[in-house]
Amino acid sequence: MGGQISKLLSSLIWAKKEIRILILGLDNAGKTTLLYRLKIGEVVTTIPTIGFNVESVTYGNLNFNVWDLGGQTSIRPYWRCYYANTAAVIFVVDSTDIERLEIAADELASMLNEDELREAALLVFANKQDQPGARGAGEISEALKLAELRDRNWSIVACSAIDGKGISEGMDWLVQTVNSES
Ligand SMILES: Nc1nc2c(ncn2[C@@H]2O[C@H](COP(=O)(O)OP(=O)(O)OP(=O)(O)O)[C@@H](O)[C@H]2O)c(=O)[nH]1
Ligand SMILES: [Mg+2]
Repeated sequence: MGGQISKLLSSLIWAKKEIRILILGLDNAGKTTLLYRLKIGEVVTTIPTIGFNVESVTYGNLNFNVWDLGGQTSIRPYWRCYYANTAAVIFVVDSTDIERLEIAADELASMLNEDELREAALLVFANKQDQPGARGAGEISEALKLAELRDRNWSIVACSAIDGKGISEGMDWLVQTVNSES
């Protein structure tokens, strides 16, 4: 009886456990579009994010607190204020923005250097695959030097936050990874 009650209590606590996810990436990558596709399953009209949006999102058996931070150059220094207790980072890349891939790579590298994100899993979304000229996941992975990452649980998935392709593949990986780490 006692055992059953404690089982019930722990499953209630488990159900309520919020897991912190950050969506990061350069401005115009599609972070806010992704957040609201996850939240309401629809494409919303966005304006550049000054500050952040935060939503609770249930995916699989997990309740995520998903933080979408503004990606403009002047706002990026504030990303670090949100790193504590982050289970995973979703790094969104505009796969058509070839000129800025190097900047995206530098921002990703300096973010992953931060001690507070040492344990965080990394999901890269190679976004905007619906656009002609979008580079594939292989090329984006190479530009971001993902193969060189050490001691990091990471994955890259090609997607479109507009038509939804690839999103569930990436999120399924995230849920599985966060479940296995907790
Ligand atoms: N074609 C296409 N456009 C996209 C996709 N995802 C986002 N966009 C568009 O890209 C533009 C920027 O999207 P946002 O979601 O506002 O970008 P963001 O990363 O939040 O930008 P900041 O808030 O400035 O950091 C908008 O016009 C979106 O409609 C996609 O998968 N395909
Ligand atoms: Mg935004």
